[in-house]
Amino acid sequence: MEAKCKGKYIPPHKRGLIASDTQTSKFEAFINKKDSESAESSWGRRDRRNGLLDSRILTETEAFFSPMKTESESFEENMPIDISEDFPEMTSFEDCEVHQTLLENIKKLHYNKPTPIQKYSIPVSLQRRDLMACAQTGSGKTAAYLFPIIAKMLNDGPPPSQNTVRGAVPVSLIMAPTRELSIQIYEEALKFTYRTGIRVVVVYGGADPKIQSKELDRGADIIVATPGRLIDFTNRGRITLNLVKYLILDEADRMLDMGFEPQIVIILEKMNKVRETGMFSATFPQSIQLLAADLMKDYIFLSVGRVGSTTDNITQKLFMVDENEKREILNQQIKDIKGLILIFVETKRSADFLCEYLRRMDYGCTTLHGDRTQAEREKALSDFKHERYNILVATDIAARGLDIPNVNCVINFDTPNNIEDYVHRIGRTGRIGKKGIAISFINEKNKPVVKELYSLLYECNQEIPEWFEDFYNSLVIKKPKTKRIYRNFN
Ligand SMILES: Nc1ncnc2c1ncn2[C@@H]1O[C@H](COP(=O)(O)OP(=O)(O)OP(=O)(O)O)[C@@H](O)[C@H]1O
Repeated sequence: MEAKCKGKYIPPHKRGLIASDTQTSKFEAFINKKDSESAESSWGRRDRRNGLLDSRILTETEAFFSPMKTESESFEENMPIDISEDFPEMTSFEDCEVHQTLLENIKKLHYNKPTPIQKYSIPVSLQRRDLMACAQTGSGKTAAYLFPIIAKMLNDGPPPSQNTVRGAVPVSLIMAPTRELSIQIYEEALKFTYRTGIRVVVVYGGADPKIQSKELDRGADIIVATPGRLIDFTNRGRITLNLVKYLILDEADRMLDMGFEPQIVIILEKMNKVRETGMFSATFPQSIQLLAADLMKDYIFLSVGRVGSTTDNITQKLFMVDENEKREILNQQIKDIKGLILIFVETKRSADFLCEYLRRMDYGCTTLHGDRTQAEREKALSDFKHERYNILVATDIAARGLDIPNVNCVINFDTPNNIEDYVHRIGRTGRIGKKGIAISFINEKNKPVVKELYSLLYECNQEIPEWFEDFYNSLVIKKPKTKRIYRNFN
């Protein structure tokens, strides 16, 4: 078979050494044997499905495909890449010779070429290696894991029928920290699996478990889930995890931090040890990388850009604002901003108060936070996405992963004291090559984040206001030790 890989990436630490061809040939070895089958793969021809693709899902999915062309031409191409082993770079989706239906879906998505993270991570995953991948917000990490998982499932065909097992027996499991992100990943997965016969189901808290249970009964090959609801369903025997071959932790550093880690451990115990694991995030603190490494075998580490950094497409502005001046300054700042504005606050109560205030000032505004019902949360997000309101005031539940086109500005009304949260929050704008603005209100309360924020601004070539430079210096320049004066008390 003729090699389809156009180039071979050599990581910086291995440049100058003679490169071996083994990885390239391994990549070539991933050849789809069933590429003559078009719309319905063997996944669509299983028991109970009678070879018919689910017309309800097809219609639902068609509505998700956007008629708009994405701005794939404007990706930052020359990002520094760090990869722990040589792997061939993929220059186009067609390089992979995957199932024709998957390539057709990529076309329907208007993905003309892979983004940098996709170029490097897809070949690694197609070679069935575990992967810890870090790339900036809005750089296409979702497709970076969905594409190879679905390619491999189409290549392998469905597992033997599990008539003896009650409930759903998925082959792939994708976990995410918030309900809204799980829904978004589910909708993406529907597009990637369109007309393949692979069934995707999403389970998350706050929604009626009976409806989700009914969906599971119809079969679930890929499950997208938040951890709590997934554990409920596995405890009730509605989902069996021992056939999971492909596991993804999206926002992996969040999934493995103290809040979620105990639940992830419970879930992993229910799974077969022989599986491929992928972990993806824009931030990956080193302590969490160590924890993540324990859950993978012989994994590849890949980073596009510096781990935890942000894109230069976001203009980051800081304002020194006392607590009692915040509303006034906010009002001044948002007056002239066109497009959608996402405002982050610390607490659910302050989200409601601020939204009320903005409504009084005649802005179209809604809120997204944990005290709202799931139906209200989903409506708020949909109203914002469809520009029925152009301001969304949210807590950190909207900080990670949400891909909302046209968010022109993110405002940290209450700036977080954790640099990872800052990176994810501002990453709701400036996605996939678009420009965005991030405004952060800073005061004495933000001392804990000043040093890391300063480094981030510096590295992303952002303007650093003089007062922030002084703030930073006051924290890093050690005060001279006061000279001890020994008095003679005699
Ligand atoms: N190859 C591509 N060509 C064009 N658009 C793409 C491509 N890959 C992904 N996209 C689009 O880019 C946008 C951002 O992708 P995605 O949400 O996966 O980013 P992400 O890296 O996961 O971000 P975050 O870190 O915030 O979760 C989406 O709208 C997606 O459809």
